[in-house]
Amino acid sequence: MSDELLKQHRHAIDDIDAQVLELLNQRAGHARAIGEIKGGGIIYRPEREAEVLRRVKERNPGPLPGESVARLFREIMSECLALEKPLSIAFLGPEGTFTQAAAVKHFGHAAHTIACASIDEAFRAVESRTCDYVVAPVENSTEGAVGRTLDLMVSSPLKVCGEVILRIHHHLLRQRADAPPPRKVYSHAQSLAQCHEWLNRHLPDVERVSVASNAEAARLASEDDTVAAIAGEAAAERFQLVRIAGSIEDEPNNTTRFLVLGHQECVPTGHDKTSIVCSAQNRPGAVHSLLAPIAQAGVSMTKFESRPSRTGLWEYVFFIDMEGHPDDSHVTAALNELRRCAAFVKVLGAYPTAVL
Ligand SMILES: C=C(O[C@@H]1C=C(C(=O)O)C=C[C@H]1O)C(=O)O
Repeated sequence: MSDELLKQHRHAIDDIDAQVLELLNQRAGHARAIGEIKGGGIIYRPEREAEVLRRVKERNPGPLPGESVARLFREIMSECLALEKPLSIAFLGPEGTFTQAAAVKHFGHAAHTIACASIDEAFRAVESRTCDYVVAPVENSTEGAVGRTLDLMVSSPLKVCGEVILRIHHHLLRQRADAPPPRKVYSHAQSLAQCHEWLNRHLPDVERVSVASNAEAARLASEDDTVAAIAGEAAAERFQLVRIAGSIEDEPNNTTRFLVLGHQECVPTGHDKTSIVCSAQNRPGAVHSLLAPIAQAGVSMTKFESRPSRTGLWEYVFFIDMEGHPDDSHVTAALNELRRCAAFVKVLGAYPTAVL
């Protein structure tokens, strides 16, 4: 009896799969037609993709969780877009870094991710149009701002067109499960710091060695069964390592935020953020004069970060993220007032808030 029932369900699944397949290809046909209408212009439309993902989550009747259907649609759109033209995404390499994982999370697996030797090189690859977009880390919940990305954005002509929020999980990885106790643990200095308490408890006498990236640590561990690496899932997969202990980070909500930059400006979606950099005139109350226009216009600020301006001693620039798009009247009002009060204002970009 249960065999009969199983058969019925499998038949039903086969029928549904045939329909899903047909519909997916119909969808892809429309995406390809849209590509022809775009006529070689800008293909990727972050605001449209955010709208599709948001709608899928809102309309999802279950039992699949909203996050899961959004992830599936992320991949469907990635493949549809690749029929128009595959995108190339520059990231801070080597292969297997969290930045690559962020790029794949945002663009899906059909995009080509291109490893660069530095964040500077990744920006240059897009500025010179060798790559279409760059994904760069901008802040980590435990380590704070990524200064190099902030500095590059001040002078780069690129515009922010998206954000990616990635939960960072670190794992203890070995070449094989039955390897002898490790003599050394390799990882990036930040990751060693983020797993400091776990290491004190579980591997107190093992030497900790910082290397250029977690992916490099994973590569070293893949070549030597006397050492371990701390790295994420992508690096583990890339170097076929065994996870000895999972999610060993001391801070359970360890999250990194990345920005996506390219040559285009996004139209508003109703769920947007605007990133700006500005500097205050050098007088008392100057910082207040930057914040007051934002508060007075009723705009919510989601980030305020200061950096030395690198042009004069003890002069600072301020990175501000606010909710809304410059086309929204309250954001227009805040920006106009800010331009009146500040010594310098640059809109780094307006983009849909991360959906995934
Ligand atoms: C199909 C389009 O091109 C791309 C693919 C999309 C999709 O598959 O839904 C959405 C936006 C674009 O990045 C479009 O612009 O609508």
